[in-house]
Amino acid sequence: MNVIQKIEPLRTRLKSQKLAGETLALVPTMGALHEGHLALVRRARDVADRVVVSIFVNPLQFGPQEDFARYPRDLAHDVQLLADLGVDTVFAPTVEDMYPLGNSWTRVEVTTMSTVLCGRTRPTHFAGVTTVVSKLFNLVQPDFAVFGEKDWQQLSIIRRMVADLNFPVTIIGVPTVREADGLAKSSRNQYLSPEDRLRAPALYRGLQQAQSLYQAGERQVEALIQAARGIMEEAGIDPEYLEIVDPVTLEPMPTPLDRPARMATAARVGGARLIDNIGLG
Ligand SMILES: Nc1ncnc2c1ncn2[C@@H]1O[C@H](COP(=O)(O)OP(=O)(O)OP(=O)(O)O)[C@@H](O)[C@H]1O
Ligand SMILES: CC(C)(CO)[C@@H](O)C(=O)[O-]
Ligand code: BAL
Repeated sequence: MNVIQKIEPLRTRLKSQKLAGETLALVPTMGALHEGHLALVRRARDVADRVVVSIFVNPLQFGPQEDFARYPRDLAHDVQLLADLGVDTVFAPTVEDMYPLGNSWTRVEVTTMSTVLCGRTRPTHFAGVTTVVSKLFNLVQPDFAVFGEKDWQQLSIIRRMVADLNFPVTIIGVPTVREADGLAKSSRNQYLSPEDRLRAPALYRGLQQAQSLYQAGERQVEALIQAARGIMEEAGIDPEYLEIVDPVTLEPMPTPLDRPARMATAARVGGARLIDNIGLG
C-alpha cells in the first residue's frame, strides 16, 4: 500500500493504473477510522479493482467555532487498518497541498440543499464538503466513490452535485454501521463523557420509535416527530432539528406521508454534536 501526500505522485500512480484498464473506487474520509469507514472500504473493494482512501481533515467545512483543531487525528493507526484491508493507495495531503497559498478559494456549492437540516447551524459546511469532494474527484478521477448513509444530507448533496456538474463517477451509499446499543459509529463519539455515552443511543431509539409507528400505519408527520422527540427528551436530549424530508431533495414532506421519506436529526450530547437518520417506507 502506498501512502502519498503530494498531488503529482498521486496523479502519476493513478494514471498508470487507469492505463492498465483498472477501475478505481475512492473513499473520502477525515481519518480517525472506525468500523463505519471500514465498511465503505470493503464496499469499494467489492466494486473496483483498486481502492484509494483519502484522509484529510478539511478546514473549509468547519465553522469558526467548530472542532477543526481538536478533531481526532491518528494517521499511523489509520494506515495500519487500511493496509490490513487491501487498500492500494492512501492519499493524505496537508492543508497546504490542498489549498496552496495564492489560491482564490474557488467554491462548489449545491445551493438549496445546503441550507436545510444541518445547513441551518452550519451555513458554510456543505460548500466546504462539495468543494473538497470536487477536488478529490478531479485528482483521483474515480469510477466509483463511496459515502456513508450516516451523513444522509451529505450523500444526497453529493449525488445532486454529481448530476448537476456531470462528474463521470458513480456514487455508492453504504448503510450506517452502529454500536451494539444502536449509536451510529462516529469519530466524534470520542468527545462523549461516560454519562453522555449512555444517553446518546436515545437519538437512534427515538428514530426507531417513529419507524415502528410508521410501520404500524401512522402517516401524520407531527405524530411521528412527537414520538421520536419523546424518547430523546426522556434521555435529556433536545434535538437541534428533527424532520421528515424527501430522501432525494431533502424538502419537507407534506402530511400525511404518501411516499417513502427520511427522518433526520442532529443533537448536541455533552461535548459532541451527533447526527442520525432512518428510513420511513
Ligand atoms: N457509522 C458509519 N457508518 C457508515 N458510514 C460512516 C459511518 N461513520 C462515518 N461514515 C462515513 O465515512 C465517511 C467519512 O466520514 P468521517 O471521516 O467524517 O467520519 P465520521 O465518523 O462521520 O466523523 P464525524 O465525527 O466527523 O462525523 C463519510 O462518507 C461518512 O458518511
Ligand atoms: C466527505 C468528507 C471526507 C469531505 O471532507 C467529509 O465530509 C466526511 O468525512 O464525511
Ligand atoms: N462526516 C461529516 C464531516 C463533518 O461533520 O465535518
